[in-house]
Amino acid sequence: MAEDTLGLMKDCQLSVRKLNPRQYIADISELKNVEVWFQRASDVVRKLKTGDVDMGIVGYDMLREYGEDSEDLVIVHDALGFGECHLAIGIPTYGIFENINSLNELAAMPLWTEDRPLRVVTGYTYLGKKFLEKHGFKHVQLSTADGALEAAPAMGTADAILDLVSSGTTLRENNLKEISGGAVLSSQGVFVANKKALLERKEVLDVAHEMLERFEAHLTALGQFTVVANMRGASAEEVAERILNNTSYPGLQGPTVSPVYTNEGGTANVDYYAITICVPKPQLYHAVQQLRKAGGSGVLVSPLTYIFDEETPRYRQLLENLKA
Ligand SMILES: Nc1ncnc2c1ncn2[C@@H]1O[C@H](COP(=O)(O)OP(=O)(O)OP(=O)(O)O)[C@@H](O)[C@H]1O
Ligand SMILES: O=P(O)(O)OC[C@H]1O[C@H](OP(=O)(O)OP(=O)(O)O)[C@H](O)[C@@H]1O
Ligand SMILES: [Mg+2]
Repeated sequence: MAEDTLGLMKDCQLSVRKLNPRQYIADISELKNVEVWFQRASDVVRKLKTGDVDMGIVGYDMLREYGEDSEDLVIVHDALGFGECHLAIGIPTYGIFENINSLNELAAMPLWTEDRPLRVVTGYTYLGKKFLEKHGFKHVQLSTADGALEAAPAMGTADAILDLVSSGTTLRENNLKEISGGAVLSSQGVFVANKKALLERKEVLDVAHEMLERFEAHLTALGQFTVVANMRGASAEEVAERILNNTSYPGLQGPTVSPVYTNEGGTANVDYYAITICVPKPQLYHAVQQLRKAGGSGVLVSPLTYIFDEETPRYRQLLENLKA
C-alpha cells in the first residue's frame, strides 16, 4: 500500500521526500505546509479518528475495521485504484465442508453448538462480529491473528477464516474456498480525512481539495485515450456534425476540429481536418471503427495524463458530507 500510495502521488506530481529511509517522516515539495508520517494502516485510522493526523491514505477495509463507523472520519476519495481486494469467509474444500457452498449452508450446519461453536479466525474482529451476527450465526467464536490465517484450518486452530482475498491464490494454495454470500466488503485504497479538521481549519480543507483535484484528474485520465484522426471534409462544421451524428464519442465538450493545411503550388489548401476526442479505454476499438466509418483515417491514439474538469464532483460531494 505504501508503494502504491507513493506511486499515485508521484503520478500526480506530488513528490514525497524522506530525508532518510529509516525515518518515518517526510515532506511533499509541492505542498509546503504538509508533514507526512508513515504509519501502519491500523494506526493511520486510529490517529485520524483522534485527530492526531488530518488526512490519510489506507485500504477501505482498514477504515471500516478500525474506524468503527466513526462520524469523525470522512472519505475524500473512495477509489484510488490500488489495493483492490475483498474481505471474505474462507472454508476448507475438504472434509465436512466439502458440500458447503453458501453462508446459509455454513450457518445451518448442525455441528455448531454452544460447546462446539464454529471457530473463525480473522484480523477483522469488529467487521467479522457484525457480519456473522447479521447473518444469523448463533454458535460462533471469533479469534484473532496477525497473518498467515489461511494456515489455521489445516493446523486445526480454526474451522474458517475471514481475510482479504485478491487473486484467490492464497486460498487455493491452502485448500480453502469462498462461499456465496460470504463476502463482507470490497476494498481499495481510499483518501480519508478528519471531519473536524476539514471543518475548522481552512488550510486543511485547501490541501485536501488540491490533493483530491490532482488524484481525480489523474485517475479519470487513466481510463481514457486521446484519439486524433484526419477527416476529409468541406468545412470544420461539416466534419464536426459527422462526428456528432455518427459516433458515440464526442469528446469532453465536443470534438476539437482543426484544419490540416496541404501545399497546393505554394498556397495552403484545406481538404482535411484533424479531429481530437477522448475515448474510454475499453471502447477504443469501437471508437476507431466508428471514426473510420465516418471517414476518418490516420488514427493516432495516445494515453492521457490528466483531465482537470471545472470542479471535481467528489469535492462537491465532500462539501455536502461536511454539512451533514
Ligand atoms: N492481496 C492483496 N491484494 C490487494 N490489496 C491487499 C492485499 N492484501 C492487503 N491488501 C490491502 O493492503 C492493506 C495493507 O495490508 P497489510 O495489513 O497486509 O499491510 P502490509 O503493507 O503488509 O503491512 P503490515 O502487514 O506490515 O502491516 C490492506 O488493508 C488492504 O487494503
Ligand atoms: O488472494 P491473494 O491474491 O492470494 O491475496 C490474499 C492474501 O494477501 C494478504 O496477505 P499478505 O500478503 O498481506 O500477508 P499477511 O496476511 O501475512 O499480511 C491477505 O491477508 C491474504 O492472505
Ligand atoms: Mg500484510
